[in-house]
Amino acid sequence: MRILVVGAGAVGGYFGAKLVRAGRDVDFLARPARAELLNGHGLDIHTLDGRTENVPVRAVTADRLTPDYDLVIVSVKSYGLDGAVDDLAAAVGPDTVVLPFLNGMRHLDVLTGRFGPDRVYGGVCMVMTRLDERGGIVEVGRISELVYGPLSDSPVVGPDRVHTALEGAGFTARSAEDIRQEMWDKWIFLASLGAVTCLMRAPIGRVNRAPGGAEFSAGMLAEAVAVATAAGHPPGERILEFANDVVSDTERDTSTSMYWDLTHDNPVEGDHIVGDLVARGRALGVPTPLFSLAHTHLSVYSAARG
Ligand SMILES: NC(=O)C1=CN([C@@H]2O[C@H](COP(=O)(O)OP(=O)(O)OC[C@H]3O[C@@H](n4cnc5c(N)ncnc54)[C@H](OP(=O)(O)O)[C@@H]3O)[C@@H](O)[C@H]2O)C=CC1
Ligand SMILES: CC(C)(CO)C(=O)C(=O)O
Repeated sequence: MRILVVGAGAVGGYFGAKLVRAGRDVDFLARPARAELLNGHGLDIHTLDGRTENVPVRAVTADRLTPDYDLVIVSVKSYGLDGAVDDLAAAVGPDTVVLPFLNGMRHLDVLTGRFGPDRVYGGVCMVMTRLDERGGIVEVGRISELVYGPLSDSPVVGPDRVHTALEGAGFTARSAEDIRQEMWDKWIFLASLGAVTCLMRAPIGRVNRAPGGAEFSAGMLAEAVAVATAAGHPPGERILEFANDVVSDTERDTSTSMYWDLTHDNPVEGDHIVGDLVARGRALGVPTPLFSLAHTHLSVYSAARG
């Protein structure tokens, strides 16, 4: 199976490098500066236990793409999605599966609108990685899991083939029965954790130790659960328990990639991860005052960056 990874950043670089090391046939779609670095130097992966692994990789630019990839993994930030979709379109043939691992949900509409529902899978990515200033990937947490599944009943390629392409590559790879539900499940905890930590500019433990912090975090999660439930995707008990544990934690310095970006003066995915939840809540008649506040905060930050 020929695999194209679109976006050799913290997520795409990390999982793409693992696939390369497992002997899969992988190209990375990169913009010219990144492509030059990747082809010349490879990808440096700095592991949690302090090792650096250099993985030789093959990068291509958009003008070199041909429509003969079996699987296109999309791992750009939401604000880069439209440009990435235009760039990757030349790689998509009649039997190509497009599999995104962005947080949130709205990117599914963009991708199915462009490539059709039978070609697009849904995906959930659980990992904690960051891009460093030299383009290396830094692992900052132990989890590494990809979950995926078709969005339509008649996908151009069945889930078994996609699973074969991704399994056994040094991370947990799981084919989901109902990928939309799994995406919502991740979204509610990720959006809550992201909104709380970004609004308070502190990791979750510090927020929850402050007066009123735990009530604030619980209120945020309750809003996300209410929107998911009204949208027809109520979280199951196991997910609720997990989300509660993460969002009510008082000990750990847990945060999200969006908090990392906010505190490192990078662009943030405020509209995609937080604003979209507010918009869906509004459309469904579910009030989300805490999420609205977080969205306004992220929007002010984004406007100030220009
Ligand atoms: N990091 C994490 O721990 C996690 C992130 N996520 C989600 O995964 C998604 C990706 O995040 P992350 O990997 O952190 O983001 P990064 O910013 O680290 O990586 C995105 C990469 O996409 C590249 N890119 C953007 N546009 C294009 C294009 N048109 N063609 C080729 N490459 C392009 C950028 O390259 P360039 O250098 O050219 O800008 C960059 O290398 C987000 O939705 C995020 O929320 C989910 C779970 C965990
Ligand atoms: C919460 C986490 C780390 C889970 O993968 C995540 O998705 C993010 O930080 O963006």
